Amino acid sequence: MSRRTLIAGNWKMNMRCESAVALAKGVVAAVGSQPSAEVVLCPPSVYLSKVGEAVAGTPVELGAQNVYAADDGAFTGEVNPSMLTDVGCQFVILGHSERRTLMGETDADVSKKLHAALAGRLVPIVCVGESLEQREGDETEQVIERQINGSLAGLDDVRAAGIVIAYEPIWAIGTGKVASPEQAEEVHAFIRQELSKMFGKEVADQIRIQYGGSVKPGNAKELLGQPNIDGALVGGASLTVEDFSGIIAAV
Ligand SMILES: O=C(CO)COP(=O)(O)O
Repeated sequence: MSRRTLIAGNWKMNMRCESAVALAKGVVAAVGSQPSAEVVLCPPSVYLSKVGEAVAGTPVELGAQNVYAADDGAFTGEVNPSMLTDVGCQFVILGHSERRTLMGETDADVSKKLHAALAGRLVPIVCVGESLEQREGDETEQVIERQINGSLAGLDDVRAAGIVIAYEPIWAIGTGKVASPEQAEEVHAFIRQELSKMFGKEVADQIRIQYGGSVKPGNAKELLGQPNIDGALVGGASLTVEDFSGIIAAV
């Protein structure tokens, strides 16, 4: 089963209009017309339109960092799937640990967003991952199992094949402490086993599982070389053309 490597840049709450467009153009130029991987940029929502214009007609794709699960209406401050596709998004990150911890997003919220995203023809990137305390308490598999089951509740096999999972151990996010390739692969294999239980092996084998947490040009090759690591969700190192294209070049 060959799964195309997916490298996504999660810019989080960084950049301004001019620097966002410059970064997007720089990535477009660096990856060229036949990138070694599928490449997605996820800028803050206010810059989606501008970055979308910068990548239009190129192999670089656009993703959002969050979405609200409702049709148009009285939801002050929110953005729905139809608005995201309207500005050119193909992907949306869901349930990032920063949203789970800082904004109190639950697995049930993520599941609602997942169904709304799929109905709106967006590819969801569903984030899961344990805290340091949970890892040290030997609860990693339990936590991941709960997040996978809760976040993907009600998903059918056909739609499941098209989603993306991102394994992001919280202790490795923005800390410079990357999971070793073996540590990451162990959890990725466990996630695929869980997906297999839910959707069958054939579907589970099609689902891409990205790793996220201090991915840099220097550690990307080893991580991406693991059998169940199908890409990277990159934070800090996606903010410069040099680092981000260095990670893509490692594919
Ligand atoms: O949270 C992340 C991507 O979503 C990872 O962030 P860093 O690459 O900065 O550790």
